[in-house]
Amino acid sequence: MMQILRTVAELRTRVRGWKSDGKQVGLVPTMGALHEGHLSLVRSAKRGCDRVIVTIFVNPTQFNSPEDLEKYPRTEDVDAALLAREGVDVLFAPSVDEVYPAGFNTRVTVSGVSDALEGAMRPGHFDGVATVVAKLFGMTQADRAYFGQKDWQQLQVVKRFVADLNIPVEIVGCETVREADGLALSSRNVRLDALSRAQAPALYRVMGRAATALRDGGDLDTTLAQARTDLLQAGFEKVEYIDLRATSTLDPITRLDGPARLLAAAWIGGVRLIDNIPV
Ligand SMILES: Nc1ncnc2c1ncn2[C@@H]1O[C@H](COP(=O)(O)OP(=O)(O)OP(=O)(O)O)[C@@H](O)[C@H]1O
Ligand SMILES: CC(C)(CO)[C@@H](O)C(=O)[O-]
Ligand code: BAL
Repeated sequence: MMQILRTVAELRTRVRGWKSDGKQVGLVPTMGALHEGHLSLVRSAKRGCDRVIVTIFVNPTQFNSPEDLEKYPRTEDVDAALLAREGVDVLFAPSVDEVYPAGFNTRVTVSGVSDALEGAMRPGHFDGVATVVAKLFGMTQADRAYFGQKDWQQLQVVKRFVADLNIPVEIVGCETVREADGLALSSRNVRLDALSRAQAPALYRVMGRAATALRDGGDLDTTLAQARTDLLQAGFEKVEYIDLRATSTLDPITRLDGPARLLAAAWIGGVRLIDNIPV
């Protein structure tokens, strides 16, 4: 039976029991509004660990737009039913006050890998993510934590501070789950109207085309400029970035001479979508 816990004290008691029995604990951090992408992380955690904790916490400190925070979908009852069916042991869904009690005054800032792309477009976002994820590691004492590659930069930020702070948790990055037409599953997809939903798969398609062109020796600037044009023609209103970066550090690269990642963020129908693929 899955337990729903709201306080750190309850969670600690539960985890202490597991640890004294030598159980390996897996953590899947989420903001809820669960879809098959999240459930794929849960299934990986179930395969890799004896006990699985899923957290649902819409973390206010990582939202740089109050409107985005307010509109973020919240579907806890449905989420809880899905997680129970997957055999999750604990759903931890704390309040904002439980996570950030009076007097809370610490921030985890990861330099370098946080600076560009999402970090540049959403100031403060990765401080919020790194701080809350570090707290979730402390709260759950997880042995392994599962993150989606859809949020590639977030995955690299988490790996960086875990290494830098010697946090004893293994970070597992899981493949991006996509709709049949290529659109990466995301909680924000529910905000797409019918036309935008039909046009949105162009993001993945255009990125795939750009990756092929780069692999074939195409000029970087020309290829990225073409991809921007293609996205605007496909119905996107705005391309915030489409860029080729070093896989782990996300440092800029000027020519393709090893593994790299193509990452993009673009707006369609008033919804901001992100995606990334290996090159
Ligand atoms: N399509 C997907 N495939 C694999 N993992 C995913 C996918 N979408 C989200 N995740 C992962 O699920 C975890 C929780 O993400 P989150 O709750 O923010 O969902 P989301 O769908 O990314 O929502 P949004 O992008 O709208 O904030 C993150 O590690 C994220 O990378
Ligand atoms: C990792 C996370 C749960 C931290 O709030 C969030 O950034 C997310 O859902 O990807
Ligand atoms: N999925 C990353 C969390 C966010 O967009 O705030």
